[in-house]
Amino acid sequence: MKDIIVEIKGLEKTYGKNEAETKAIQGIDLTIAREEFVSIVGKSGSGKSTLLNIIGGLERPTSGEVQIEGTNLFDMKDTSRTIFRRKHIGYVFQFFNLIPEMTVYENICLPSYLDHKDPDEDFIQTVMEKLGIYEKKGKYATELSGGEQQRVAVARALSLKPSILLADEPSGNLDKKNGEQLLELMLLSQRYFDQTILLVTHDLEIARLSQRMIVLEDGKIISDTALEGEKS
Ligand SMILES: Nc1ncnc2c1ncn2[C@@H]1O[C@H](COP(=O)(O)OP(=O)(O)OP(=O)(O)O)[C@@H](O)[C@H]1O
Repeated sequence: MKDIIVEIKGLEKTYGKNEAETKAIQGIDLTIAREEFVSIVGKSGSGKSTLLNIIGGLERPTSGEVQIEGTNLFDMKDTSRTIFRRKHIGYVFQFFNLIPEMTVYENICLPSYLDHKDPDEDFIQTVMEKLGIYEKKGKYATELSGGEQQRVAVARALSLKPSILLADEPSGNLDKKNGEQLLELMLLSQRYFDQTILLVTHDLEIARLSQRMIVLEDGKIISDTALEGEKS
C-alpha cells in the first residue's frame, strides 16, 4: 500500500442559505497517494476550485474531514493552518498573482519572507534553472511574458519545498504551446522534487497527461480513472 498524503472523508461545502443555497461539494471521499499526479476535471460550476481550495486550506468545508500528511487541516487554529499550509502545500493560481514591484527572485522568495525564514538560495537557484528562468532573476514580473510569469508562479509555489502542489487552471491564460510546456514543467517538478500534484483543468488533453483523472459533476465524483500518464 502506497503512502497516503491526502485523505478526504464525507466532504460537503454549501454556500449561502435558503434560496441562495449552493451545494458546491456533496459528499466527497478521496484518497491520494504520495507522488501521484492527479487531474480534476468537470464542467464549469462542478466544484473543482472549491475542492482544491478546501484541500489547500483556503476555504473551510461545511462538514467532513481533510487530512494532509496525517494532520487534520481544519482541527487547527487559523494561524497554525497558515503555517502548516506554507510548509506542506504550494499553490499555483490561474492569474499568477505575482507582485509587480518585486523582482522575479523576490517574488519566488516571498513565501520564505512571509514565514520569516531565509530563503534556501541553492534550492531556489536549482528550481529557477530547471524552470529556465534563472537569467530573469533580476527582472520585474511585468517585464516577463505570460509563460515566464507562470514559471515564476510555479517556482514561488515550490520555494518552500512543499510535498503537495495544487494548481487551479494554471494553463488557463496561456496558449497551447505554453500550456503544454507548463505541464511538462509540472511533471519535471513532480520527478525532481518528489511531489504530489493536484491539477484542476478544463482541458482534457492536459488532463490526459496526468496519472489519474477525477471527474466532478454537481459536487460529486462521477469517475476516477487511472491513466498511463507520462511518468513510468
Ligand atoms: N464564494 C462563493 N459563494 C457562493 N457560491 C459559490 C462561491 N464559490 C463557488 N460557488 C458556487 O459553487 C459551485 C462550484 O463552484 P466552483 O468554483 O468550485 O466550480 P468550478 O468547477 O471550479 O467552476 P469553473 O470551471 O467555472 O471555475 C458553483 O455553483 C459556484 O457558483
